[in-house]
Amino acid sequence: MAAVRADTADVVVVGLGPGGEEAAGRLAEAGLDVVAVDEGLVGGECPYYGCIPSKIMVRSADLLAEGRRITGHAGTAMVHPDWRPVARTVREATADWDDKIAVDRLVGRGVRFLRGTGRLTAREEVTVADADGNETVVHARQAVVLAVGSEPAVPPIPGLARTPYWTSRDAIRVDEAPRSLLVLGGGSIGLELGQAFCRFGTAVTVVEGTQRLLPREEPEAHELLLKVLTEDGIEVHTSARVESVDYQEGTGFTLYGERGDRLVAARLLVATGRRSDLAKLGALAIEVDDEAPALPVDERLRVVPPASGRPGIWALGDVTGKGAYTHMSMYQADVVVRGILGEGGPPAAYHAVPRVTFTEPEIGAVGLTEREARERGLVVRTGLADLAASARGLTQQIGNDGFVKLVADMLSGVLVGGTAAGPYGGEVLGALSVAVHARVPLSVLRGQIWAYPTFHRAIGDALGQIG
Ligand SMILES: Cc1cc2nc3c(=O)[nH]c(=O)nc-3n(C[C@H](O)[C@H](O)[C@H](O)COP(=O)(O)OP(=O)(O)OC[C@H]3O[C@@H](n4cnc5c(N)ncnc54)[C@H](O)[C@@H]3O)c2cc1C
Ligand SMILES: NC(=O)c1ccc[n+]([C@@H]2O[C@H](COP(=O)([O-])OP(=O)(O)OC[C@H]3O[C@@H](n4cnc5c(N)ncnc54)[C@H](O)[C@@H]3O)[C@@H](O)[C@H]2O)c1
Repeated sequence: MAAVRADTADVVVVGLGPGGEEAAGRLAEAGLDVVAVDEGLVGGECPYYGCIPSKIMVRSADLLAEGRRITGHAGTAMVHPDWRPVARTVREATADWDDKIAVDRLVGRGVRFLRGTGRLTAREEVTVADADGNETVVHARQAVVLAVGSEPAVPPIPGLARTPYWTSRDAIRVDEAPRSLLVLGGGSIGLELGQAFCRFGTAVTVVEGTQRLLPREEPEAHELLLKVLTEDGIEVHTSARVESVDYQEGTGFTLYGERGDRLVAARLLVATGRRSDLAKLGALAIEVDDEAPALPVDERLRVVPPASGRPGIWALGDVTGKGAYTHMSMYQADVVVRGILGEGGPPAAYHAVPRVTFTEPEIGAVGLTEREARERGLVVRTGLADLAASARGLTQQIGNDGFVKLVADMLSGVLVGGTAAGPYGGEVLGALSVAVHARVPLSVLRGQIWAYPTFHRAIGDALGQIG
């Protein structure tokens, strides 16, 4: 028979992705009694199904692409793709999807770990149900931290739910690259995984609902990716509306478009965004709409501030809706820990959120796009520099497509956004992130010496256009 147990802790952390694990560990190291709960793998999406395995796949695929570039530029090379080493490296990096090391690390920091699903049953109470139906009702004396992350969001397209479609979690675990793959959604997941499989010989078709790939980024990023991905052999459909989906043994998946058009492939990857399940978390217990896309938080990441001896409720990571990135979850964890420990320090600020899509070319961006800056009524000037035409582009010879785009607010005289797209775009982004984060005056940036011949030197060229 299932049992019910009562427990008390200073802090209860629900969800142990990158930020939840970090917050639980630091709070325990600071001397608090911390109970931390996860129903899945400690470490969350990033190490087991997200950043790490997907970037292993991307790196292997990029090696193939580089190998194919040898002929004509440095001799001759025959490249024979083989997915088996990729699957092996992913399995090693995830310890075959086993979190023993992560649990030991957490417990070693002084955290009490409970495996189970946590649900708010009152403001200061989290009820944890394990796989056998046993419940532990944990009363929080000081704080509850909600860090439940997100899961793949699957659109309600007729027929789709009945098919054996993949989400990113399935695609990460494959033992061989599929013969052909339809990718629904031209965002980061769809493009990173789509390009990786393509380079291993999969016939890939990307189907994006809006007019552009990576629709939240600069339109120039779409133009660049469309060119490069098409050259890679990927078929890209934008402004595509899928009316229904069918799956037949043998034929595979068929997507039916609104104009009677059909796309067929052996596999279908649904990469149409992510959602957080606030109903499962019991958000109504803290009077939050459980159909909302994210938990509402203030600048200290509080959903409910502590008041008159009652604990506060904090949130961090994907569930806050501020940007579904591991670095965001870790950044917010720091703000939450300082808040709970009463250490003060700066509140969360989002004017310089960096993000990188690890396609080749990498699309690194920070802060506002040109359109977002204009919508905010800023006095916008932009600069755009082409990488292929630069000295480094010349020496690179091949695989040199890319650009740097800067977005400046001429009233405050600082950069409010920037995109570094191209080889090592995510690394070039570092310089732009510092400039946007620290609000470095344009006059100071213009006086900077940019090393020759680097890709980041294009930042100086783009600055020159802003005037
Ligand atoms: C394919 C892919 C590639 C990605 N690549 C990158 C990248 O390159 N760079 C980057 O910055 N980001 C990347 N991301 C995003 C990144 O993985 C997430 O933003 C990050 O993991 C979010 O961290 P989190 O702390 O919010 O929680 P998550 O990592 O989502 O973890 C949440 C945890 O909470 C647990 N949980 C959920 N509900 C409950 C509950 N009710 N009770 C108990 N436990 C619960 C889950 O089991 C999970 O362990 C990628 C994501 C995917 C899917
Ligand atoms: N490198 C990284 O940092 C990285 C990599 C992968 C994922 N992530 C994180 O994970 C999140 C989720 O990734 P994602 O790619 O699933 O989401 P996304 O929101 O980035 O992209 C989803 C895409 O699917 C499209 N779409 C939605 N519904 C559709 C439909 N019915 N038909 C066709 N297209 C449709 C959207 O217009 C969008 O372009 C990202 O937003 C990002 O925060 C980060």
